[in-house]
Amino acid sequence: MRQSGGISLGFVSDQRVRQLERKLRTKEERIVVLETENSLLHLKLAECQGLIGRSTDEASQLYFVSEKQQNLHKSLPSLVIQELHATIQGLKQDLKNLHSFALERSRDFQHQYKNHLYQVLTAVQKIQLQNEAMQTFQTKAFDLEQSLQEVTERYEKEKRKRRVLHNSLIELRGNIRVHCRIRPLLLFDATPGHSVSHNRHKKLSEKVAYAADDETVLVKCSRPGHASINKLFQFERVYSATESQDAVFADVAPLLTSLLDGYNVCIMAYGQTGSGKTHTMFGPLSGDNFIFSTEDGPELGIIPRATEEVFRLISEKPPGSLWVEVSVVEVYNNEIFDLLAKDSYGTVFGIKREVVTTKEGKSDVPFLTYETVENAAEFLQLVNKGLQLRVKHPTLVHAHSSRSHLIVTLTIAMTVLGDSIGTLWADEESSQKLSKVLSCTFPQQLREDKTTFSSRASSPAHSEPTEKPKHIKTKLQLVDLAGSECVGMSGVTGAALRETSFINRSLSALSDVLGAISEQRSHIPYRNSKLTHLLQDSIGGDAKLLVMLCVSPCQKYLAESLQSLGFGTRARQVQRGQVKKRNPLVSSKSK
Ligand SMILES: Nc1ncnc2c1ncn2[C@@H]1O[C@H](COP(=O)(O)OP(=O)(O)OP(=O)(O)O)[C@@H](O)[C@H]1O
Repeated sequence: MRQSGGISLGFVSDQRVRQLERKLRTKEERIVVLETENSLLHLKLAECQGLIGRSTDEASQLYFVSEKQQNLHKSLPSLVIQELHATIQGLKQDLKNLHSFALERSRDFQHQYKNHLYQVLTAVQKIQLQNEAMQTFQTKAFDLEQSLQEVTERYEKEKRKRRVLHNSLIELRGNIRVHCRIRPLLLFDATPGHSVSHNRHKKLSEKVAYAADDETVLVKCSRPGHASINKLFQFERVYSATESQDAVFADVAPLLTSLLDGYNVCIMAYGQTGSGKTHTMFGPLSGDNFIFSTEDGPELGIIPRATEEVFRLISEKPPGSLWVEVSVVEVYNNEIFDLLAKDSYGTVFGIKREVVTTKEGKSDVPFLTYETVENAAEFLQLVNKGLQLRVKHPTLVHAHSSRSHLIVTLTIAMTVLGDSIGTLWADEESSQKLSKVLSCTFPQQLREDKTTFSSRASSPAHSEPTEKPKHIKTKLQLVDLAGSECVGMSGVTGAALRETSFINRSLSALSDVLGAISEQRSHIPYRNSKLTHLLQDSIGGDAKLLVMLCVSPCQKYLAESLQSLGFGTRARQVQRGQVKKRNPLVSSKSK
């Protein structure tokens, strides 16, 4: 029993130990929790202590500031307060003024704003009106553009018709036209001759030739002991001494249109020494070599102006379809000299050439130098070279008398393939004319081996490789004839007398040719002189010839002037003869 009592006592005390141990662990855990809380509370306490310290600082600072303010308030004198008060009052007044000023400004602004608004509205209305007007104008402009297009088309049509009419008109007027230019009295007209009395000299310098009107020359012919008689000469156009180079060229220019239409054209100046032939054809010559300058502008004569015009007309054609060649020859003592021939050093010198008649009855100068030129300046440069070689001698009439006939030839050449003529010449008549020219134009002159021809021939797109290109040429011959003076007047002797004799013979051959054409003789004596032989293609047939008679106005040259006017009148007969005999059914062009 004692044993069982001992066992149960041990058991109870074990339980009690375990209970106590559990309690102990619980207490220990509680202690840890409390210690943690305790340390947190310590932290909070430290924080609160910091806050209290800072608050105490701030409170003492505030106290210090408040004390300072109280001291300041106490120390502020009442005078300052009054001043401040007055300033505040002043500021209040300023503010009031500012306010009323601002109100006034605002009213002004409103007023101006209204004005501007009104102006803007008016402007807008105007713009609206202008817009409406603009629209009307635009409609009108559109209508006008359309009308312009129609007019342009009509103009092109009329232009083509005009070309046809132009050539018909020139034909009706005659293929030979004569214009007469009376030059002004010049200083050398008043130079006394040998053994001439003062009175006689005065009489000799008197003006006797006048342009009575645009078509009439009046010459007062007086002989000692006889009453003076007035002689009248009629020409297609007469220029008075005051008429400009411009006016002269204006009547020449239409002929150049014919040139581009496939007609040969010749313009020649005829008249005695000093009557103004060179002046009319070239313009005033200057320098030791008597060349002319293109800078002379309004004073330029027919040759430079015609060249410019031809190149202008060419520029209207398809590019590359035409090209121009120049040759310059002089006929001196009935010999032909090539003034563009060059020696082996390239120096230009005159070389003698011959004129021949081809199988087709055309004139040709074998081996004559032709230079291809691209523009008027190049052309005129070559003409100037030729001029420098031209034979000149002083005569009693004037110091630089030309003793030879100078012939500048501008040849327009083209290579065409059959139907392509129509692309160059829009009107049928010109195309037909060219087709006709094709069949008979200067075959000898077509130097087919000449590089300029073969290299520059244009090849139209539609050309057949088998189609043989054909060469066409038309020529413009510009002729400054030598003076047609009487031997006694020019006062020449010896070699110069021989020259004068040759000049007069060739001029009379020219007159004979014109006479034979007017009488429609079967034989025209072209070959009686080198001059007429050379000009054969430009005188007669359907070629257009313009003779520019140059006349001195004074008594001294009366005989020569009458002789020139007589030549001109005979030349006009050619046309009259043709007109009379014209048969409307037979083409006047056929020779
Ligand atoms: N219409 C004109 N206005 C002003 N001067 C002119 C006129 N015509 C001719 N002259 C002047 O008269 C002079 C002689 O003219 P030009 O040399 O043209 O005569 P020409 O007929 O060619 O003579 P030639 O046959 O002897 O060569 C030149 O000094 C020229 O400038």
